[in-house]
Amino acid sequence: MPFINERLSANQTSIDKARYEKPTTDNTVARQSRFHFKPEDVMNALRTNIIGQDDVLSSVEEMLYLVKADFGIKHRPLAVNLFLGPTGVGKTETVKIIAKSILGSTDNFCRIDMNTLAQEHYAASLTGAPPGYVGSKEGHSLFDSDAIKGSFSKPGIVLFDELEKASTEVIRALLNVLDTGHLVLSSGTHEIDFSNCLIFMTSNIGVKELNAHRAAQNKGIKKWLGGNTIDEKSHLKQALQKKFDPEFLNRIDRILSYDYLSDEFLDKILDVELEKLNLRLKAKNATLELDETARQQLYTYYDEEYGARNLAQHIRVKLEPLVAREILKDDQSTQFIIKYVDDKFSISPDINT
Ligand SMILES: Nc1ncnc2c1ncn2[C@@H]1O[C@H](COP(=O)(O)OP(=O)(O)OP(=O)(O)O)[C@@H](O)[C@H]1O
Repeated sequence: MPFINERLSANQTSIDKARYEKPTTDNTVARQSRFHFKPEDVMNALRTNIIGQDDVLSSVEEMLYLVKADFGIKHRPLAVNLFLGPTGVGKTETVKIIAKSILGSTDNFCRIDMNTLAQEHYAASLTGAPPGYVGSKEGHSLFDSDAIKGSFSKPGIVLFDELEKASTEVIRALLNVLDTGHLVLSSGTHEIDFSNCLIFMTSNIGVKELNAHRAAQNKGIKKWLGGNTIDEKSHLKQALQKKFDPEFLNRIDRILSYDYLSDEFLDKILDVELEKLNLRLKAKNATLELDETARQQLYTYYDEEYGARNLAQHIRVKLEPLVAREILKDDQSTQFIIKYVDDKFSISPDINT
């Protein structure tokens, strides 16, 4: 059917047209979404892999349904989200899982590190180096316009990391993106379209003070921020309001605070990490289990200040080398178990399976 084909191969202009074409009285047609992803599937993947962040995930779910329904304001990005909170609690992982569920790969999005963008020559490309001057073209290498633009049936995804590191000029340029859905690089020759894009931003703003507060609490020091308790989420929002103008913050649809991952979630997080490793081992026809001694030992490495990241790192550094040696041995074992005995991890074929 030429009509459908035309639409599928459409560029941004026709994306706009399709979003705002003449109303039809046929509800089945009018309410059919151009987006192919299913919010339920994305949420399944998120709820399986992101542990201990239920409130955040509920807001992400609302966003996904809104985007799927596709009646947003023309020329604005499809959604603008800011994720706040400590390191290693799932902010970036959430974006990766959304990218995997909607676009097929955890890498299918444009990631911009605000720290890098703060370097003068990159910032210049955004904020005003005149054409021909050093810096006027650098931004091209940072922005992946195809990943940002998406396609007729799939949104683009962009992640601005470490928002607090962005300069005032970069924030001004970003504000314009949130308003108009477009970014014209200062070379004047290159325009990036964000109007079909899910924008995510992350920030650790205010977290340093929270960590200090928690450390003080653990040591029984009660004099911090005037008392023993602190509403962590309000503290993060206050830190954000101190740093950024309301003009910028008011253009963000959702500001979501991630919680510290407390001990109660360790078991589930370990299962998620093990599942990821087993998925990679599948290609080698091998599976791995941990017995209770190994699990308990891994928990001792956990430090709330660094979130789940150090658990994942210990698996990589301490357990994966053991598995590597086993699968390189010339034997036919496919199932392995790791234990922690006499102050060290050891691996053996799992004879119980
Ligand atoms: N809530 C969680 N549930 C399950 N795994 C998690 C969770 N949070 C983090 N992880 C694990 O820790 C790793 C690091 O997390 P992530 O990259 O999301 O950190 P982050 O919150 O973005 O931190 P930063 O602010 O330092 O960028 C993830 O790849 C994942 O393996």
